[in-house]
Amino acid sequence: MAPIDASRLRADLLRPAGPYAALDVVSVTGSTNADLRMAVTEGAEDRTVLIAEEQTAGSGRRGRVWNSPPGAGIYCSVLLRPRDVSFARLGSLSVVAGLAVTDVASALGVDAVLKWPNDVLAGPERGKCAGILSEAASSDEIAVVLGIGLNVRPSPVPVSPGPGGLPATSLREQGARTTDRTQIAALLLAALADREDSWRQARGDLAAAGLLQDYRDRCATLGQEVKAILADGGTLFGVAVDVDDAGQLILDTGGRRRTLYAGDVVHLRSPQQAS
Ligand SMILES: O=C(O)CCCC[C@@H]1SC[C@@H]2NC(=O)N[C@@H]21
Repeated sequence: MAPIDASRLRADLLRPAGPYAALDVVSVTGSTNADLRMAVTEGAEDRTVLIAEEQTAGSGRRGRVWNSPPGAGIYCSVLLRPRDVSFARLGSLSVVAGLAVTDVASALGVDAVLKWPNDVLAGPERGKCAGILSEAASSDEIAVVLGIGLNVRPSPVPVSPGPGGLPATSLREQGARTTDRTQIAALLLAALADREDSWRQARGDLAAAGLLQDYRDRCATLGQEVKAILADGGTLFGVAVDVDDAGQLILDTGGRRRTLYAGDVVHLRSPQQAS
């Protein structure tokens, strides 16, 4: 399979015509997120992109490992330094990235939905086809590394299922129009820049940015009875009733509303199925 073509991506996506300040493709690294977090201390610019052909220590949410074999996916991180957005609003960036990934899936003819906050599921079995890891990169200024792992081809090694037994899938298995990773990376970075620009102009408010309704429309968690695994390891059962303009999930836990800022959800069933 052809490697990701950095010069083609740079020609399309770098300033002055494109949205990004810098873009590199490396053949192998531990984790592109870790590399960009480190780059922040060296003064890396807003909208710096790092893509790897392979990661040897790809990290997922909640300390999980992100399987990153050579050539099977797009392992990509973007450093964002949105000066006018407050710390409190940064959580919604991962929702923005989730939307961008579903934009790409749809452009490739793959029907994808989101599991709150940002797992991208595709196919009749709703397998996980992409995951997003958003990490603060500085304690004293606004800097976030947004990492996206997108499965393009099936992994040559077995992948452990996600929370709730979620199987892995890939764009190829779901009939994507192309598996050319340069083309897919270009679509992904363009969609992300577009969505993130609206988010930034609205200072991180998803509703004001016109992103909240798109998210609600694509979020398969809404209306489901779920088990939520909280950031502290606790669990909560309820019906997912909405997502707010900061990307938080609103759960109805039997008459009482709880707002979840972070965590994992396992879809149990929809209330209609229960009756
Ligand atoms: O669903 C998850 O758990 C999030 C997975 C995020 C994986 C991506 S791959 C590129 C970037 N570098 C990493 O080490 N992780 C993210």
